[in-house]
Amino acid sequence: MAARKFFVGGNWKCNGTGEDVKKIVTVLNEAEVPSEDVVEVVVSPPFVFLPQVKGLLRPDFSVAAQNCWVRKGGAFTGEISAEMLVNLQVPWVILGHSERRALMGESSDFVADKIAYALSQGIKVIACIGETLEQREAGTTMEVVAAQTKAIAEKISDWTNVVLAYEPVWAIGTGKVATPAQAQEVHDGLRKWLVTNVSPAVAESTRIIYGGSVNGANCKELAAKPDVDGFLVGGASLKPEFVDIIKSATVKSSA
Ligand SMILES: O=C(CO)COP(=O)(O)O
Repeated sequence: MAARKFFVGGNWKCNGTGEDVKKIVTVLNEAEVPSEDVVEVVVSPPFVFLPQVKGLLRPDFSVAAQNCWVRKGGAFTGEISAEMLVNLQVPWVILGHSERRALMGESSDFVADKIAYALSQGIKVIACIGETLEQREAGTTMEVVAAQTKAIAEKISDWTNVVLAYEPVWAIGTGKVATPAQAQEVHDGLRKWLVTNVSPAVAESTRIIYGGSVNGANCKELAAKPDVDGFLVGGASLKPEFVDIIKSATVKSSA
């Protein structure tokens, strides 16, 4: 079975100006990174900068939106539809980010509906899941991420265009990164869940990436874990160290 290609996503969240965007893209465009055969790089600027970034960015990197509407566009003020992303040739979308789950009240069912709709339109999805600190301390981490994954599995039949991003809420933007062992434990649990509840082939081929305070200093140790197939990076994706995170893919290719 084909090895899972390392995946590095940069989630810029609600940050930046047109000037910042130019600076970040310049750094990325000038960086020497492993080839497309070794690592897939996707950056996710705010919607308003998507055309600009897409136009400026090197051709071996691609772009993702940070959200999209749950079904066909129409009278939904303030929303962006999957059809619009298709129209602008935006190949990826991040869905189910914990900030949207927590702040916008997006339930696992709603997230799963969005994922199913985006996939139906031909958009690839970075699907985010993860437990809160309370849930981890209560020992329910696997139950929580399994339930979030189950909601998705009930609504999709083809996982080819899905990357699963495990992002423990307590690690996001806190500087408190999961240890490589903690990440590996959950990724391994998720892969086993996929074996049992979806199929061994999907479990083997689906990339499970880690997000939460990943930076240039901690990425290599995390990348060395067998079930960590890449990263979804927040704060550090706005800085030059994002290039070091992309380069951590070589930990896998030289393994
Ligand atoms: O939420 C994240 C990526 O989607 C992670 O954010 P930080 O890397 O800033 O912790």
